Amino acid sequence: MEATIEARGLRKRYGSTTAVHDLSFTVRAGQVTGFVGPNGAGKSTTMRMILGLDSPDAGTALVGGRPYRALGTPLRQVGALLDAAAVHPGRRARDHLLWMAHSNGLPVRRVDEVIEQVGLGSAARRRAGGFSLGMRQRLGIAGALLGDPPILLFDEPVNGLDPEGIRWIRGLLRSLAAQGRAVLVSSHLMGELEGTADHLLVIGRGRLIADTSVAELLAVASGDRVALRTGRRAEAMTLLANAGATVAAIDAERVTVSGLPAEQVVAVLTERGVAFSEVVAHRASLEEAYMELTRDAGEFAASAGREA
Ligand SMILES: Nc1ncnc2c1ncn2[C@@H]1O[C@H](COP(=O)(O)OP(=O)(O)OP(=O)(O)O)[C@@H](O)[C@H]1O
Repeated sequence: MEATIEARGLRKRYGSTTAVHDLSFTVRAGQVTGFVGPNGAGKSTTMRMILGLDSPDAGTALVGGRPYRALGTPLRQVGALLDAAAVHPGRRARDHLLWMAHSNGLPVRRVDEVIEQVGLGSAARRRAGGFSLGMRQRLGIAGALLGDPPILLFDEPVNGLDPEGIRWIRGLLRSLAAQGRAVLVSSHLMGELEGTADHLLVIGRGRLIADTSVAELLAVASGDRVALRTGRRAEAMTLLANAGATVAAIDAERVTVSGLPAEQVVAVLTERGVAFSEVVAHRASLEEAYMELTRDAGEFAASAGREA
């Protein structure tokens, strides 16, 4: 089975609210794809439609080329963490996973393997009702991994977790993608996906705003901007402006240079013997890139403001 998720023209309305509007994208194998947008943007609705839990009003969602509901033993094909609180509080963690495994014809061995994988070994026989949020997330992830599926969906998996839990989930997502799986992970905070996502689907008010690789997005947002520190500021500014750069003084010693790569800034100054103590190429953070990306999307910005 090809490890992809494909959405084509997905649309969903709840009464007068359009939750998802004509959404098309492909989630590929071997990558972590971030699904980003403010609260209420339509991420969970989209994931529910992919998982056959909600029916689209129009369009199709395919996992491995087939609708979810057509999969015989879905846990072997698609694993998902949607709502970590969904486990019955009276059920013991291991029993919950045993029941899931049984319903999909999976061996008991897998239950013990995933319990160890998510670090719940010592809590396996405790009731889920007494679990912390982090433990419930781990239990939900154990369920997603149970069938060793090539396709995985995680809805806001780091929500409410402590730094150690966040680090663990990031490492897990990276390793699942490195094993060749297709991994779709949602977040309402772009920064949460820094260093984790390879590709981004940005959504606002149910519409797709961007479908881009993280590398491309960062390259565009970073631009040719260089921070320069020199004791001969005025001279440096004149030289760089003459070389075609746009220059702006920050203070007595610091200048921002745009439109000229760092190597050329260094070459121009060196050639004329102007000493400098610092030349740093600006690298945008994912959060900055996100702001830039959504600045022009008026509707998105309005939605982000309203929902924040
Ligand atoms: N079952 C439902 N009934 C009515 N409206 C719904 C339902 N589910 C979602 N909505 C609405 O659809 C829109 C999209 O919601 P959705 O939960 O998909 O967004 P989201 O991006 O996942 O947000 P969050 O980050 O808050 O989880 C919102 O306006 C929401 O209120």
